[in-house]
Amino acid sequence: MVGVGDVAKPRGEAGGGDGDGGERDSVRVCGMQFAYEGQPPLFLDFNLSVSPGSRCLLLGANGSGKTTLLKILAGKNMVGGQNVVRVLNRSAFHNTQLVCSGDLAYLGGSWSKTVGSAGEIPLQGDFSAEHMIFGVEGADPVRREKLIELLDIDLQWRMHKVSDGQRRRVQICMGLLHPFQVLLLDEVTVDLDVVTRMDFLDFLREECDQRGAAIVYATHIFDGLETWATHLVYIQDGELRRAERLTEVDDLKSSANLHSVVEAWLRSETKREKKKPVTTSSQPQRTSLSGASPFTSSRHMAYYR
Ligand SMILES: Nc1ncnc2c1ncn2[C@@H]1O[C@H](COP(=O)(O)OP(=O)(O)OP(=O)(O)O)[C@@H](O)[C@H]1O
Repeated sequence: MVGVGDVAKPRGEAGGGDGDGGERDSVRVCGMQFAYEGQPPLFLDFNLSVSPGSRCLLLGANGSGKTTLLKILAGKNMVGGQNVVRVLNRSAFHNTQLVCSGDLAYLGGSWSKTVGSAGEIPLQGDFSAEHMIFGVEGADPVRREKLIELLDIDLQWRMHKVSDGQRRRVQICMGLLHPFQVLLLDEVTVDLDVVTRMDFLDFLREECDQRGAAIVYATHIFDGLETWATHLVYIQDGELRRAERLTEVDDLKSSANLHSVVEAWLRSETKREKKKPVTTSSQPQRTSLSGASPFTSSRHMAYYR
């Protein structure tokens, strides 16, 4: 484990931060705690910093907290006070200008919008790709053309009649129209064909190298990422296990690729889980009715049979 566990207050440096000058970090999380309602904390004293120019892979098993972390960084949840989750030295939640200006961009798993009590609903409707893309105000026409060409978008596509991958390309194009300073990507390349994915990753690399933008990218697909990413952050059950430069990951030096390294990490997690004793008693325990599964047979359930 690097960057965590050996100091009183663990801190993940995923961007070559110098330990001071946190105001220069693109992303800075200090002592973050977060729990979903009615559940034990997913994050407890979580720390992370990402510096400008970094392309940081966010890795971990299903349910380890990647999406939750990205949504918190995107300012979708209020977590702690103004100083706990900082993006570009501003509070991710409180500073709405971050998103409105396009400095902070988030591209999530599904293209949806939040509608009052209905929660997240998928975007529907008969709109053309042109209507969607040109509807984004203030975009630089040169950048827009570049993205349309890069993502091979046909402006005549009707959004309710295109494939998942085509819809995703329009979503990505719209999300990147403004030159972001911090981009949060939650597995948005799954639907892209190989050529589009590689061109998209090249475009992102340029954005970091030329403008000093920072990217945090959660994914389970590692093809081509060994040479693309600069840093790696690995979380397990909401706990930061690794935050290091890719070139400093020892396991990568002796392994064929990132895929097999991450596979080994995930398998060792599973093994540890299996070793946990299930019960301290030698006798099988009876489940109390109050903690029973709703599918456990009971007299009340008889009414539904
Ligand atoms: N809206 C929610 N309400 C309650 N619990 C949630 C909610 N969303 C996620 N969780 C729980 O929080 C934990 C972390 O979920 P999260 O979606 O952040 O994981 P993840 O690492 O992104 O997983 P995956 O790789 O499958 O996308 C999981 O145990 C999940 O069940």
